Amino acid sequence: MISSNSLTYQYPSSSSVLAFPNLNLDEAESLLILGKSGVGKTTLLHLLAGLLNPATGNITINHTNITTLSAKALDAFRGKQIGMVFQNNHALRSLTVLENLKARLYFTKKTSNKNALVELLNVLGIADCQNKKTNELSIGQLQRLGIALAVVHQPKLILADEPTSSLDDTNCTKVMQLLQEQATANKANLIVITHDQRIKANFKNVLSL
Ligand SMILES: Nc1ncnc2c1ncn2[C@@H]1O[C@H](COP(=O)(O)OP(=O)(O)OP(=O)(O)O)[C@@H](O)[C@H]1O
Repeated sequence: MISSNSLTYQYPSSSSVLAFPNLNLDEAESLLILGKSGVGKTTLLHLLAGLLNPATGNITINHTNITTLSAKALDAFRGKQIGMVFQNNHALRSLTVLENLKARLYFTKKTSNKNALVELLNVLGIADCQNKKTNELSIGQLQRLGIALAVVHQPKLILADEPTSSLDDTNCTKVMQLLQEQATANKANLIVITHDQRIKANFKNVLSL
């Protein structure tokens, strides 16, 4: 469950204030946020992830108002409850795929066994890459690893920043399916921001900024 109200943000070096519509998602609901370049999509995603503090307004995720948390409590909350799929993969290049998943679990203070990790990689179609370093992966495999890293700790909110914009139609469909399957499996909210109109049909809830 996630809700926000009266959210605004102003970058320190900017004279304009970005204002965002209120959000209200029940458990396991998904939302696609569309908007032209520069409208504030990434800013909104970073506010929802607690990476930026809003100038005004509140964000409540699973009954916790994250705007009132201390920096330390917010880091802990984000680690446990939120998974992010970034435009550019944030995997650690010196580690293998499996080691990256273990490192993510370590940082989120969650545990899992090797079989479960390999099963996740299997679902995402990259189990055969488990012992490869991430610089040996193709763009599509890296994209799947990005999803694995975002969901391995079973977050209740998955935030994805332009997960499909650099993909061809086939991989775009596959990545969206994988994200939605993972959200459903964890009863998590999924929020995707993009200007990729191809994925509109995958969502019941669409918000245009
Ligand atoms: N660090 C910053 N300092 C000042 N202004 C910024 C900063 N980051 C973004 N902005 C401005 O805030 C506005 C919203 O930016 P944001 O990155 O959220 O847009 P976006 O919709 O995600 O764009 P895109 O689709 O191009 O990624 C833009 O006008 C941008 O120029």
